[in-house]
Amino acid sequence: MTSLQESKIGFIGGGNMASAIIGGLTSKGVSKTNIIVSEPWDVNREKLTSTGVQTTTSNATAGADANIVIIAVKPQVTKSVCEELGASWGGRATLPVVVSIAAGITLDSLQGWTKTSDGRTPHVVRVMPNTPALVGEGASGAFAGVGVTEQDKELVNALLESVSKATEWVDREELLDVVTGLSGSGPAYFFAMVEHLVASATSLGLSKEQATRLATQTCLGAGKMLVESKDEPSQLRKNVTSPNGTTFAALQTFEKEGFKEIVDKAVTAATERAAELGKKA
Ligand SMILES: NC(=O)C1=CN([C@@H]2O[C@H](COP(=O)(O)OP(=O)(O)OC[C@H]3O[C@@H](n4cnc5c(N)ncnc54)[C@H](OP(=O)(O)O)[C@@H]3O)[C@@H](O)[C@H]2O)C=CC1
Ligand SMILES: O=C(O)[C@@H]1CCC=N1
Repeated sequence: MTSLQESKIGFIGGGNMASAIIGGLTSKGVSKTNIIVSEPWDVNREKLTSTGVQTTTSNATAGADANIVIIAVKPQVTKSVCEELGASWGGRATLPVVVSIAAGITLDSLQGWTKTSDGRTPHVVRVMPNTPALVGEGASGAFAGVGVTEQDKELVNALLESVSKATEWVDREELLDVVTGLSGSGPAYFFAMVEHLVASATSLGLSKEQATRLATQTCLGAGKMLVESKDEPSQLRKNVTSPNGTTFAALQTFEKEGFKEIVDKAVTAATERAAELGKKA
């Protein structure tokens, strides 16, 4: 079996998420010469070229010799790039493992679109990563399609483990939409929270710079405690909450204003949107 270090990795689309994964992979020692990215937009392509990976405007070229091909374009563009790749793989002896990170796009669609001109279907894995992959702190969900072997899964696991601290394989495809609503979109929820915290503290008199340093470190510190502590999040919350103290005042306000319901509605909206993107493609 080809190991991750020996693999040629082709990225189709070199935007935010591809750049985050590439940054994570190269910082873990994956050779830049083994990574090729196809990206039509000059600005993104030149940014990637300057990091030392190979770039091209041709999806067929990025997918030609790769053992792993990562589809990292918008859901709406996925069909056309998959069909282009499938057509280019007719006659290729061994097909690559295809990893799609496109939100919502189903395995059924991906397998149909990547069918080669000589009637073969590559092994396809759906993955939902997140942008903290860039700093080696990603969280990813994965679901394997028909025919995916243990060796394919090992290769995908090695890829994900080089950029993710949590990799969760789900046993029903629709659960990937929930993963999307939780950890795929999740970094943005925490960024929004920090934006709001900074705005509040600034309006109460702190400078924006001080508020930003305090809020971001609080986010990191709480995250580290969540990962490292044996306690449940609810216990960690209770440890901060002195009886009738300041935290209690804040949490009571959250509760009164429907914080739990807002979070539930937001995660449900993201999950439903993921499913909708799959149906529209
Ligand atoms: N951003 C995130 O946090 C996450 C995103 N995802 C998924 O990753 C995928 C990419 O998202 P994201 O990186 O945010 O999006 P971006 O728009 O940043 O990246 C997509 C890139 O693909 C390029 N592209 C467009 N058409 C083609 C084509 N025909 N062939 C090759 N490349 C093309 C785009 O170029 P141009 O700009 O010129 O159109 C763009 O640079 C999506 O499917 C999304 O659902 C999954 C998890 C998290
Ligand atoms: O917003 C989106 O649709 C993508 C999928 C998960 C994160 N970003």
